[in-house]
Amino acid sequence: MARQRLNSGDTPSEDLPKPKLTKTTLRKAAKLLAYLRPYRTKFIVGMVFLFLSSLTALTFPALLGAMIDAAQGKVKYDWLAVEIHTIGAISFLILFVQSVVSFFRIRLFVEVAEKSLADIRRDSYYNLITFPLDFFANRRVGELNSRLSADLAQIQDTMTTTVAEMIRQIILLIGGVCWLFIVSAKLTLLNLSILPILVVVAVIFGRYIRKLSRKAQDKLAESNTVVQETLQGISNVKAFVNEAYEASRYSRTLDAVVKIAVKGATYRGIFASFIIFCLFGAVVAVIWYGSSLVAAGSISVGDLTTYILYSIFVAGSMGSFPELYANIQKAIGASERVIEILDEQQEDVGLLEEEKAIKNPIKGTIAFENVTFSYPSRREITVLKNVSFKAQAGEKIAIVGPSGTGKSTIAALVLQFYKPDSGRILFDGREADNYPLTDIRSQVAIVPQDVLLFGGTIRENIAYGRLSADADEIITAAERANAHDFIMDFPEGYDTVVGERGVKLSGGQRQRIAIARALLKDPAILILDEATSSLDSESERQVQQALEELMKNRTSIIIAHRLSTIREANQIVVVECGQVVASGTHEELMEKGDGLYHHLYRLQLDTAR
Ligand SMILES: Nc1ncnc2c1ncn2[C@@H]1O[C@H](COP(=O)(O)OP(=O)(O)OP(=O)(O)O)[C@@H](O)[C@H]1O
Repeated sequence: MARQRLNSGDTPSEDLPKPKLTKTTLRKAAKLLAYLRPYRTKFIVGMVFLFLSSLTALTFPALLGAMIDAAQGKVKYDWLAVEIHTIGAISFLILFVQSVVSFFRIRLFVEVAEKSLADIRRDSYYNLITFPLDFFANRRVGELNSRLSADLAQIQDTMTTTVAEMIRQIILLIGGVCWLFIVSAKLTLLNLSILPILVVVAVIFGRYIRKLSRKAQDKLAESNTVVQETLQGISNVKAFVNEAYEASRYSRTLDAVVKIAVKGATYRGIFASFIIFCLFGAVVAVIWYGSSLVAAGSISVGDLTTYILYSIFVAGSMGSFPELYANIQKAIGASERVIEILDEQQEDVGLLEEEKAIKNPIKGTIAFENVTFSYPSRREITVLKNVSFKAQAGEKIAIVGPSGTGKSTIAALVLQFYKPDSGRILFDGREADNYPLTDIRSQVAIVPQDVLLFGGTIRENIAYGRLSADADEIITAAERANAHDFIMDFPEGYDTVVGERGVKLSGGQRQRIAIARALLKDPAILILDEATSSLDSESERQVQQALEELMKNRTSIIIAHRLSTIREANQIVVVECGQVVASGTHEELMEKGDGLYHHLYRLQLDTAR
């Protein structure tokens, strides 16, 4: 029985896997129940209401039967008046109580489920953003996001509706069967005797039909592949004049689809007519046998009515179980996957603003000592081999080398996105591990190659560098970053919305926003990952000026692509295939004559000409 969903979630995807319910899967899913704890009082009250509403529902067949008996002057229950109107009024009163109770049941359950779900969502999100970068390297972000939302929607659906519905149906089933026995044991036994046959047939047929429809789907997918292949390689098909061959190949797969589908339809038809026969057969048999019992005076007309109504309850709840059970199975599979995310190892970063306060100020000396590193997702490739260099506080150090040699990896290691496999990274002579992660990241800023602006205002984007910055500080930072003038050229100034739904900024403008952001952060160590795409000369000049301003009074690590910008660097480290092959000032490196730096420098001069 498909019930209306009562929650805010997206439609859970139909094809979520349904794992077998075992002790382990159940135990894992039960972990999520801990999220109900803060709302347990409401949950328990909701449960009580659920019981009340189910129990009150169970009284109706009995009352209606009593009313019909009363019409014939018969007393059904000693405690109930014979008066029809009294019974009718009582029925309405109970109906009213049931409506009120149902309202509270739904209201409370949805509230509890939505609130605990929001907690699970929040925790999953908090966990996700505090996972080490490596976690994301192995997963596609879109997939992670959609999986999480489908899984959570399924859990939400189950928590708000399915569980309550299951409990309600179980009460109706047990209560209904008990009443059936009380009303007429003979009739009940007659009814129940066909149940095993029904269940066995349903299980066997159900399995077989499901298998057939899966097969039909596979075949259909096969035929789609034919279409796709042919269309992709249409020029080949034509060149070899193989249209007829492809047409018959497609036609053959289609025939197979039709054959299986028709076979499935035959079994489904047989199954449906069998069930219809059994259902109506049961109704006919009950009324037939019941009427003869009435004629013989063993039961009253009221009893027969009561009996029929309870049978409807019982049949209804039995019919609803398969879908409810499948939903619970899916939810348990979904909770397993959510638990995986909740249990995954996080980085040691606080989620409270106060935790960002710097406890160990860094002056800016940074050193790599024999750092060797491979990405956790690609252990077989050693990206950095024995890399060593040192920059004193306030110095400018440039890292140069061909593409793919590990320059950005050095930046990632400075930011502690990954840990070296061997060797040490030192800040002010102290090993990085001795600092809290937040302390290092709060004092290192990066101006990346591709500046990502968030969909918000320019003001918010600059303030991302230091959330507590006030309006004046933001403007000062923008002025120093040569960004103020172009920002003021927009009609809405700092409140201009950027990103997908706002104005699109040019590469140079985005970089200047990133520089303003870094200026606000005021880090001890700055990493500049120079953009590879060149800007026009005016834009270039503006960005360069802004960068000079940004580099003042701090250690700067410049990952340089244009060697002309780093001639003034205190030290240039030349990296090739993950190894430091030379280092020194521009003049020192040029003096060597035949080194990689010399070669790269000449190459750039030649292209510039
Ligand atoms: N997240 C990652 N997981 C696995 N391998 C990676 C990852 N990021 C980079 N690599 C690999 O590490 C090597 C060094 O990459 P890196 O980005 O550090 O080079 P680069 O010198 O900065 O290159 P470019 O100048 O083109 O930006 C490359 O072979 C790259 O394929």
